[in-house]
Amino acid sequence: MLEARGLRKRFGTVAALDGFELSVEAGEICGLLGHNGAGKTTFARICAGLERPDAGRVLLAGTDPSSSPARARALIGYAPQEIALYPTATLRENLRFYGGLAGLRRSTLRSEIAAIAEAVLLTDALDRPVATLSGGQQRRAQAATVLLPRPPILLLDEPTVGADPVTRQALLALVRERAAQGAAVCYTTHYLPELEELDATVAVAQAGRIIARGRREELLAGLPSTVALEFAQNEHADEHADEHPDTDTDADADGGLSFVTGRPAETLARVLTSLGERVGQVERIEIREPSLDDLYRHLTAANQDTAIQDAADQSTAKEDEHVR
Ligand SMILES: Nc1ncnc2c1ncn2[C@@H]1O[C@H](COP(=O)(O)OP(=O)(O)OP(=O)(O)O)[C@@H](O)[C@H]1O
Repeated sequence: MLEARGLRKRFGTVAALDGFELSVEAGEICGLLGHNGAGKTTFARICAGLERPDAGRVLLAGTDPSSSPARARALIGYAPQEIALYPTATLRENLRFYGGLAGLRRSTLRSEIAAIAEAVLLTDALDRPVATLSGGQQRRAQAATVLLPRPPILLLDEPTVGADPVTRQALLALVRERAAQGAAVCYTTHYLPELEELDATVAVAQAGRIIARGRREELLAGLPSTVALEFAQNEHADEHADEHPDTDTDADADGGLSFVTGRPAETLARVLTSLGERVGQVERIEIREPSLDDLYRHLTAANQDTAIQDAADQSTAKEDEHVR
């Protein structure tokens, strides 16, 4: 439904996109992760027809937004980070305006506006000027304008920033519902637990390209677990860490001792055996499965060297350009 192939985009000497590839199927929620500056917004803006790529192309259900912007606009709902609503108009007026632009019929507009306002918990705010809504309410209002016409492709850039837990849940439920109805959703977030709640697949962007893509469980499968012990006294943790110099061990300042291991059951058995009678010094034992946070840290650290090399190459290219 949404397909990006070989996208490249430069701003001066900065390569915002550098061979960016991503496909999102109908009914799929793809969580797009990446450090600040990884190229996520540039990708979204190209999909929404707000930027043109220097190379490569995007297809939205077969339509290229660079060559058919009007057709592409009808296929995509893009909620950027910055609020794009009329501040002096009421939320209802904003929804009417955006619904009308998207071609919603007057007969259905009224009921659709009521339904979307209820879904984002803003029914009571419908007749207030948008400028009087809180920051979190404005973000939800913006999401409502994008979701109102039910576009088959949704690009949502951190829509839950500033939302309290209840409204966050309401927004996530709405996104899940739209995907269940067949929308392809690309969902940018820095808050990884949301991707579990959305049952999203994952794409990790770094330095203008996708460095990992797949289902969460596939991506997590290759990562080690952590066997974590909590000792009542620091020195016991340190002493025990010294007994395992060959393992990936970390003792913290609060009596915590962790072992990063691909075989957690074996590691735990070995640690308990070596503790022997001193096991009474341990207050808590836990085996932690790898999380999306671990995956993200692992991938971005592994690609750090490449990114540093790329930055060095860009800087050399800039110097060469200068010399010429
Ligand atoms: N209009 C522009 N002019 C100059 N540089 C730009 C422009 N737009 C983006 N960039 C640069 O391109 C790179 C990618 O930016 P982009 O906004 O796509 O990243 P991002 O992944 O969305 O970051 P964030 O998580 O902070 O939103 C950054 O180095 C940014 O400074």
